[in-house]
Amino acid sequence: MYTSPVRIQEIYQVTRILGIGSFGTVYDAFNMLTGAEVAIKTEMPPETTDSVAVLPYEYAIYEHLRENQGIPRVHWFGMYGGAHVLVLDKLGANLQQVRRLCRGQLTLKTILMLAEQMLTRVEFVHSRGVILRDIKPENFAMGLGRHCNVVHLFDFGLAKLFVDPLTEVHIPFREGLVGLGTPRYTSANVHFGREQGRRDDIEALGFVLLFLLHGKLPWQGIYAPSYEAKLRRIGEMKIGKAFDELLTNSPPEFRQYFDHCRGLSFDQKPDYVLLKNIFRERMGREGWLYDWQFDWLDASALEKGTLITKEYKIDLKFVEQSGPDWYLPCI
Ligand SMILES: Nc1ncnc2c1ncn2[C@@H]1O[C@H](COP(=O)(O)OP(=O)(O)OP(=O)(O)O)[C@@H](O)[C@H]1O
Repeated sequence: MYTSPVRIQEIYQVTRILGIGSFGTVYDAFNMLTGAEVAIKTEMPPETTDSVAVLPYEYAIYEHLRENQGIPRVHWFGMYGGAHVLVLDKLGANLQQVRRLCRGQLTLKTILMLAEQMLTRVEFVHSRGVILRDIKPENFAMGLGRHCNVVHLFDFGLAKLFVDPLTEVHIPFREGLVGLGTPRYTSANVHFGREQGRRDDIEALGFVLLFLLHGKLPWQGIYAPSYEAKLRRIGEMKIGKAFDELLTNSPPEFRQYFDHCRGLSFDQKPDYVLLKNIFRERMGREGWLYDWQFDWLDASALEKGTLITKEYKIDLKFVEQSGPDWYLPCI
């Protein structure tokens, strides 16, 4: 069924759906006064659904993390048409999409450049007393326009304060918890019901980088009789032979990276500089520069043929409706 585009707060003109998340719909829109492109995340209030409202919480996290490069800015938050609405900077393709665009193959140089920026983002979020608990390629996206070389971190629906802002005391270690996050990338601790800390975000980031490098992780597509059994099995693989083989088949820097993650105690701060230096040294040895020329920005890579994901396909219906001379400059 066709639903006509709507306007929010009379200023934001919605143009299409960008994505449907677990808590609501995200729309593509622009500010009619400034032309600024925005993404509008909506969520119905809890009285109309069974779930607890997450968007006001996510908004609070965005405010807590505001004014930092690589975190989308909030343009507006409030209620509109009975729904919670969060208006954010619009981002470009996420890392899962750019990976597909490059036919699933990213060079080590691109992975190392991504690692630098991704570690910086996670370090910043941690410096504000927040852990993410949902590190995955879909939650990192490239910026648009002059920010197209900047990796952004977004979607803070599962983020949590790990220190009390008043007392600065770290949350206590607990066990027997239901694991949160995406099982493909979460740290092994999550599979064994352990409370997450900074070390678990860092470990998950390591799995994301290995996924981007290899295009697959060993625990993808395994069989287990139940969901719980599968989670346990993946956890065992993440600390067992499968993990060791994964590191053996990866650049040696990843073993150093995981040695650091796995050596951290629950409330210990990761050594972000040490982690970045592991990757920087490899860049240096290879003679590669941090020029932010990622694989998908390199025109020669396009010769291999790209796989544009559906979000980037133009609906021909609109092009045809525009008439044959829609692209001609006005004379
Ligand atoms: N600022 C943004 N710019 C561009 N696209 C966005 C933006 N925010 C969200 N999206 C798109 O909307 C989708 C869903 O958004 P988001 O991940 O924030 O919602 P969610 O309900 O938390 O989803 P999930 O359950 O997948 O984690 C994303 O995959 C992305 O494609």
